[in-house]
Amino acid sequence: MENSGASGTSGFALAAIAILLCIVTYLVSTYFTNGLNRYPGPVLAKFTNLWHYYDVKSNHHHDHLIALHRRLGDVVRIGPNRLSIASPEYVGRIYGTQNAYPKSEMYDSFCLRSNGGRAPITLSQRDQKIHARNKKAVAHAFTLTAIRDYEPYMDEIIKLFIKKLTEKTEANPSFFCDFGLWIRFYVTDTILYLTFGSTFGFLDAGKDSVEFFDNMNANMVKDSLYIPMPWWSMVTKFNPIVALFSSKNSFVPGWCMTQIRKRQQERAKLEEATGQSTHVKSDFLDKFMDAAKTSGSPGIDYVALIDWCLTNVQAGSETITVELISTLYYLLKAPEKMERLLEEIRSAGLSNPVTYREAQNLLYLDACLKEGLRIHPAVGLGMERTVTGNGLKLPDGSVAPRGTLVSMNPWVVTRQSLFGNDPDKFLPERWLRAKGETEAAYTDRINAWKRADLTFSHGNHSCSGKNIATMELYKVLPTVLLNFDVKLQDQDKSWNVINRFIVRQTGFNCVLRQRQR
Ligand code: HEM
Repeated sequence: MENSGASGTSGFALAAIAILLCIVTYLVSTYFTNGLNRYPGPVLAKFTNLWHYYDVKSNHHHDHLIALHRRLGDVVRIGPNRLSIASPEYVGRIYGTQNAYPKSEMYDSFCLRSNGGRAPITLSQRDQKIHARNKKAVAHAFTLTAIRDYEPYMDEIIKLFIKKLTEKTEANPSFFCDFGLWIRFYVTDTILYLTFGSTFGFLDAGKDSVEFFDNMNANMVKDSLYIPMPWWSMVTKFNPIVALFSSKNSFVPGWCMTQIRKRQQERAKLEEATGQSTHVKSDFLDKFMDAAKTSGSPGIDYVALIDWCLTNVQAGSETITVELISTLYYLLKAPEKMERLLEEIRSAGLSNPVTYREAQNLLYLDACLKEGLRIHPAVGLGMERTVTGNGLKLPDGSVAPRGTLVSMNPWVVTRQSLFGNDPDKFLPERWLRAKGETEAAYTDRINAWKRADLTFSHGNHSCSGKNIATMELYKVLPTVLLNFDVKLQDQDKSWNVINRFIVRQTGFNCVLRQRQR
């Protein structure tokens, strides 16, 4: 009996030692992954991706990363196999069009559920060839020429926005509201209208009766937590067993599919009546359908159509909202800059709504919007890529080997000294030609900033909607300011910021009064 007790105890001790050894071996090998132990970073991040996970969960990853880079330098280790890079000259090397690195698995959670597995969308497509093929097929829908087709649609929604706010200010001359929410209604109605020719009627109703935003935000909050540990999404989101018990895809993809089916029927009817394929509207959906039809590529099918439409909605709603709110917020916090902008707008003899052509001539507006985008980029997590080839030579001369995950965070890059003095301050003037600066020096400076700018990403995976977003911001901001005197409800209070991939703001409470024109 005694003997069996002793052997039981020693067996237990041996098992404990074996487990301990495994853990120590795992931690040591993790620490030395790809030789990244030479780079500084938070201690926990050297051993596990849990540091990244909890930092994303904190909602303020962008602030923490800016502070880490300022303390530790251009290269910071943020996970066992992850490096964050701050130097603007690396933008072209990591994201550029020539030999750019492929996307990492961090985007996997943005895939659609399909046949018990996952189907990548443009944003999450890691296969560079498929990505290039699908993006090229619809590139014509996003060109500067194409966006002219969308301006009349945009005007319709801007007019509705102004009409609804006018009604509110007529009922209550000092209309107090969560202006962020109204901006969200306006921007989302716009992108839905441009894409499908129909909306959820957020502006008309003055509320979100279909819980669209709750749905989008809940998904964003959930999906952002998969980013540090993408394998977890295979266990809990794309696992075929889990798929059996949860709805196929969330509400927004379902709505997109209904719109596509409706349009297919409308086009089929028209085709039958006229004997030729006819456009129903000049919106994105018609352009996307043409692309799917004429591409002649077997991979471009119904799933690609859903991808294009859905990406428009997901990538083109919260992003523009965030940038419009941030520019307005910073202007409201700096009354002398707002006054300078108002002066420019008042003296320009603008149409109502302001046309894109008119807006492009407003130099200070241009400077304010560029600064709004710089100081508060919509995307607040590092856009991760996998190093290929012979590795990536880093500023200190060392090489991050093939397989290392490298990322640059737009917030970190745009707060570098490259962007002039006081990069943390909202200074639209930095975008104007300085006193004594030659035209050539000014052009060089702005071109260097453009090369370093990651607000719309860079290279093969850069934002398809940049032209559309730019047109919308340049039109709507002066139109709102022409029609309303906007003030913060409390000049000394700050908004709340939540970074779950997109850096959203809440608590943008304002008082609106009609302007006499
Ligand atoms: C101010 C507004 C916007 C900002 C700041 C913005 C920013 C970005 C960024 C940073 C990316 C790259 C994300 C990543 O790789 O992690 C991206 C991708 C994308 N955006 Fe935008 N976006 C904006 C508006 C729009 C609009 C209005 C549309 C559509 C009409 C759009 C469509 C897309 C698409 C399709 C992609 C995927 C591109 C690819 O992977 O090849 N975006 N955007």
